[in-house]
Amino acid sequence: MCGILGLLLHDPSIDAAPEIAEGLSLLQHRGQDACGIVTCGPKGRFYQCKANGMVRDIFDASALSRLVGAMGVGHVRYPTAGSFNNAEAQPFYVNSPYGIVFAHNGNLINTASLLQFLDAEAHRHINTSSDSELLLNIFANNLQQTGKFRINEDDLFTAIGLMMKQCKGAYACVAMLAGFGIIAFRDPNGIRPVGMASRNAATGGKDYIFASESVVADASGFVDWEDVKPGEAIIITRSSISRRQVAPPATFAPDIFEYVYFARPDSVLDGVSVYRSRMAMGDALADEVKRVLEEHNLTVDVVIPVPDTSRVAALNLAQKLQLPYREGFIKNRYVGRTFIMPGQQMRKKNVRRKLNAMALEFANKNVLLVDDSIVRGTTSREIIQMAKDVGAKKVIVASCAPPIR
Ligand SMILES: O=P(O)(O)OC[C@H]1O[C@H](OP(=O)(O)OP(=O)(O)O)[C@H](O)[C@@H]1O
Ligand SMILES: NC(=O)CC[C@H](N)C(=O)O
Ligand SMILES: [Mg+2]
Repeated sequence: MCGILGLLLHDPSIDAAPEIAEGLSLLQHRGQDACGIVTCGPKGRFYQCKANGMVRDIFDASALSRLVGAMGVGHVRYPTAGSFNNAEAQPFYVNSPYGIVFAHNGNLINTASLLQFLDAEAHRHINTSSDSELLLNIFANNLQQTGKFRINEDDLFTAIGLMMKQCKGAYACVAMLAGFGIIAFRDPNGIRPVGMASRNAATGGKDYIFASESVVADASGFVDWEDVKPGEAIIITRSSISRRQVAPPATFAPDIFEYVYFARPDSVLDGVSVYRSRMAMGDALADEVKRVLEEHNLTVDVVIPVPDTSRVAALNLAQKLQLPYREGFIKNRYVGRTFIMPGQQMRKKNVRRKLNAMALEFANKNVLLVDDSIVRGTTSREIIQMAKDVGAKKVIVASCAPPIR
């Protein structure tokens, strides 16, 4: 899932870009394919840099020095719609009306009808196959309908509320209006996360941040983290904060996979610690493992996690079952997350590059491998073979995420 970020610094003489890049690197686990930053400088002019690649590769000192302005929006992308083309790297920009920059985390499900509407009725040109570009253009079209030379918060809330009626699916977004401010909103079901925090600026006044996960706020000294509510929009300008419930309450349906895998363990999403939720998953899995082992008359000598994400749950499981816990797979820290890599070949190759089995911890043992999830089965297939190759007597795999029926 992508990572989104918005920053507005109180002191207009400080550039926001270095801190946005820092924040994006803390969200890198949410998207490794592309990243981008757009800032807004004097006279409402936007400065943009986006490309395929990791944050540390795209945002070197020279790229950052060209991003002028005390407010901006950033994005790290894990493509879930459209293509891997760098034209679909975010944030997206439209010049009309007012100049809007937009970063989206989520997936729309009614893209065909939105595209038809934008083409046939709104006459807006869509240049990529990204659903995020559709969302932005629906928002822009709604704002255009005001016909005003200058808009205010009320107009923005109305446009976002209408957009929430038109667009179906998951969307947590951060937007920026040229010379105006930054905006965050979240779909009425709260499927994807986004929150807000503030800190006292050195020159008085406050700096504000929007981010997918609270870890970004923690790391840069922001406090009072709060989640944007499902169906809520928040607008922050240089002089005010306004917030409004723009869509009627719907069933709260946050994506469980954020807790299982996507989010960093040190983040707190919608008041629930990701770390603690993974501990609880380990506890629950321990009960199930105990039941299955008894049912099949099996014994386990050692619990081995599949790094990285499953380690928290695996440790709790081992403690609860009073079994030894060993880090039998060592992870190459320079290889990223395989599940969000593009293409099956690349994912398969990288599981082997990423994990190495220590024979000493596997040989002649009944091993219980614990993973947070089995999605395509790429990881489990490889690691079972790796465990066998180094002499495991029996390999049992347990996954925290139950089967989807
Ligand atoms: O069944 P699959 O399609 O292989 O997907 C599931 C696996 O992918 C993820 O790991 P990943 O390597 O992406 O990241 P991690 O290091 O955070 O565990 C997840 O933690 C599982 O291990
Ligand atoms: N992971 C995401 O949130 C992706 C956002 C958007 N659907 C894209 O593919 O760019
Ligand atoms: Mg994993």
